[in-house]
Amino acid sequence: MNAPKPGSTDPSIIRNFCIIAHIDHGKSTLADRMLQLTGVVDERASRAQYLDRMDIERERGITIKSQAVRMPWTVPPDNAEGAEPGTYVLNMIDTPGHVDFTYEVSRSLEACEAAILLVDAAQGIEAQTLANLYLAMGADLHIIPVLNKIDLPSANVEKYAAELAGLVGCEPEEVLLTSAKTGVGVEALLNEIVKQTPAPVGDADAPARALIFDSVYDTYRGVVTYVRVVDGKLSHRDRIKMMSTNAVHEMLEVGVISPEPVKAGEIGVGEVGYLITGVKDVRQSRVGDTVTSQHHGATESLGGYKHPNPMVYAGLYPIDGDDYPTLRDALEKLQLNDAALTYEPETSGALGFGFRCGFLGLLHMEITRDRLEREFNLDLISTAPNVVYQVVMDDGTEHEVTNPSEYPDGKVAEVREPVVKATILAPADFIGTIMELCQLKRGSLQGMDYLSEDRVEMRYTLPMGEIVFDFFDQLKSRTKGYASLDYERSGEQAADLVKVDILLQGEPVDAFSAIIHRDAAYSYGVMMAGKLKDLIPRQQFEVPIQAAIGARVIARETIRAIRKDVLAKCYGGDISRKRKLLEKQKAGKKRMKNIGSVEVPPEAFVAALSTTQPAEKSGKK
Ligand SMILES: Nc1nc2c(ncn2[C@@H]2O[C@H](COP(=O)(O)OP(=O)(O)OP(=O)(O)O)[C@@H](O)[C@H]2O)c(=O)[nH]1
Repeated sequence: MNAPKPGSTDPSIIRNFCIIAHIDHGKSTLADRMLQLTGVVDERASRAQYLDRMDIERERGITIKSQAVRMPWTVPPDNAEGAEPGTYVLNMIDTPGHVDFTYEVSRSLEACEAAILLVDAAQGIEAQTLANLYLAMGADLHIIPVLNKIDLPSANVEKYAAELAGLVGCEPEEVLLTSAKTGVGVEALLNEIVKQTPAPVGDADAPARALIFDSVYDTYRGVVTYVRVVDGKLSHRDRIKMMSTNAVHEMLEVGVISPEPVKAGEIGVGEVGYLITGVKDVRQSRVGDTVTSQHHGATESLGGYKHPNPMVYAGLYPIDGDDYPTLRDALEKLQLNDAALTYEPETSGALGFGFRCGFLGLLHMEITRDRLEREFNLDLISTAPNVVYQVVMDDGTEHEVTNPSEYPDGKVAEVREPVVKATILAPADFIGTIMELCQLKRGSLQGMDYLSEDRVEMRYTLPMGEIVFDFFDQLKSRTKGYASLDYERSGEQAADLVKVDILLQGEPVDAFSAIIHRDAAYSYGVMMAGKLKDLIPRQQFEVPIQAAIGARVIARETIRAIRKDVLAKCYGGDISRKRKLLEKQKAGKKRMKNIGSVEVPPEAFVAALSTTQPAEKSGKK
């Protein structure tokens, strides 16, 4: 196939598209199939899921980082789809499908003109199908509805084609049918993409403007920045400027990915490619920023740039204190590739030296922890995740609390917590149990619609702090796995929140403190005190475990002392001698109780904290 060259490609033959889908509906498989059909990778060389590069992505079967591939495609003269015959350049932009990475999804959508909305023919529309569709419609993309997995015996093409058509606003016959696994319908889909996707428009003579939709750190090449050129062209001779910071960088290489990097002299209007500059970490080349040339550069950026703010915080501590320097280096390395990850040193009386880390969400947190443990061979313990609270004091001062230990002392006037707008899709049979769960989690119902006669969409606002624990797991188990969830940040609300401390021997143990709704404080206290009672070995003296809100104790357990048999050696003997020995023992214990410190084995911390954490898979939505 004679592929048009980057830099001199006529925009009228370029088609930029992405695939959006609910998790596991087959996006990566379809992308692989397209790479094969367009000859970009041959069948032998193609390993499963070419685009998911990181091992964790492949293992968990999810897409974290987006990638873009340039594929030549020739529409034959006799195609049934009615597409104009000829050779085209298709740029497929792979978007991450998870709620934690919504911002990355929305930026990669903006690099496209069309989105393939892929739905599993055996499952139908799910929460992320909707969330992604709304994002794509918000970005003004043309939507191409596709039902995938039509080879499955359980596929219900007629039902779900109607559902999808109803959602997108087309006729059921216009919904394309594919099996990414067997390849059926994929050629026709490629022709349809050519036919339906609008060609990019831009001003070739204007100063260069390109949108950064991804930025990846590569050990050998430094930061590789993926861009979509909107106006002008970017050439390897340029010095480029990041418009949000005005920072200027040397351009070392420009090219396109097909599917390995191919150098090009330049890339022009509508093209999608990569830049390699002298930039050392991805924070200098941020997703959403506009790139222009230093000389005669554009004055107006493409707009919409947002700084990624962490939403969930947790402390990460090495189980072996000697690993602290390794953990610090590892976080520094990960940050090169993850502009959203933040960390700062933190010390805990209970856990020693560690870091307070900020994440975009729970999945982001799990992935980061996983990578730290796997790639850097670390054994870590993480404290329970929490969201960011605003605490307003009586005197009007305001504190941002990302860690229960920072919760200010003194009289609190108001505590505000972040809330999310959640969309839950489930079979109608489960409405009752979902409502019950949401109520338990302090949610308020905003609306409910039937997508078909047996499937409902429920919209709730929920406190984010309630979602980060085990909401998704509970939702899944209550609905036998049928419900799907998506949510987005939506402001703050005042709530009756308190800080619950767990005290051992009257001393608070920072790792177990939590900020929690007053109604749930008691059960949290009872649960933690009970758990610690089982986990902490008995000491020579009695150890009280208390849960307290400020000075008020709300729950208590006691670890009984080990009673040494001081009378063992006192055969027979008279009663007063025995009493004397027991009195002595009692006095000794009293002294110990005052001065003795409780030895909490690290395993007890690990066990107590790990069970307050969300289960492994909770990020998979
Ligand atoms: N039978 C059948 N299975 C398919 C088809 N397409 C994908 N699958 C399977 O569905 C599962 C999920 O596919 P993926 O391509 O990983 O899904 P995805 O949407 O990319 O998932 P994320 O990357 O996590 O968003 C895999 O086990 C695929 O083999 C299909 O057309 N037919």
